[in-house]
Amino acid sequence: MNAVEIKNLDVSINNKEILKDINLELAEGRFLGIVGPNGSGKTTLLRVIIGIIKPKSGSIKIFGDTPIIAIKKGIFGYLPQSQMIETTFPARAIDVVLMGIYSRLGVFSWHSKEEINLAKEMLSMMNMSGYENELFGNLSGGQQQRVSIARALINNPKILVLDEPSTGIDVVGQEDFYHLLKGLQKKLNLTIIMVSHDIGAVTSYVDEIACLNKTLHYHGSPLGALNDTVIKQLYGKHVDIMMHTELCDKCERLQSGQKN
Ligand SMILES: Nc1ncnc2c1ncn2[C@@H]1O[C@H](COP(=O)(O)OP(=O)(O)OP(=O)(O)O)[C@@H](O)[C@H]1O
Repeated sequence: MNAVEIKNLDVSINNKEILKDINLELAEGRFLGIVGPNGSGKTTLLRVIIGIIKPKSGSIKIFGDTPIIAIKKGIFGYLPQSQMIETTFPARAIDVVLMGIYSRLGVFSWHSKEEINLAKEMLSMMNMSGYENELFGNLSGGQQQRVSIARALINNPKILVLDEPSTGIDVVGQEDFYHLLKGLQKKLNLTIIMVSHDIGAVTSYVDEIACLNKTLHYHGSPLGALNDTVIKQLYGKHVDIMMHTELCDKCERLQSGQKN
């Protein structure tokens, strides 16, 4: 069964057409990158997928269910574009991860030893062991991002939805971050949907890419997204894309099940 199935989707906000005739299928366990210029509807598409925005017409199925039912089943882990945690708030990294449980239950409660251990496990999976008691606001942007993903993963979602997760992370940090995501995808059989501006970098890490500018101009193998026609349709002119010419070696090894 497909993780995501979108058919003839149209979305309007305040009578303005934002997305038009989107058709997209994504199998379970795949890593999809969504790219496109500013204002092209990337965040809107993510919000439709996770059931925050209702489409004007068309259908969207998440493992065969509507997004609303998928939310109730805890299918999604979501990391929005802007950090939703006030960095001056005196919360430790582990408190932020445990907030994932609060948001599921909708109530505050004391945490059991099992939940605290689970939060530690999530931090360890994000290579953040040893930072449990650090104040969130004192962590670097990249470390905060990892803690936020640990929070998104604590309810064991089947689809991880990330909106521009690498913003503010330097190039080396971004590479490590993408490898970490790739590792999670394989280890947890996680379906990942990630919006990014960086078509060049994303091309090296994702299994599929969707090029969006109100309509879907391309969906398929990442390398095919870099042809001149697609780029021109997306950005309205020729753009030189900085890219790896091949898929990242380390990712290919991961893909074929080999160890680093
Ligand atoms: N709540 C809203 N009210 C009015 N217009 C909106 C709203 N949300 C989005 N839009 C409009 O929809 C269009 C697409 O916005 P969206 O945030 O989905 O684009 P994006 O591709 O994610 O942009 P960016 O790359 O800049 O984050 C924009 O023109 C935006 O102004």
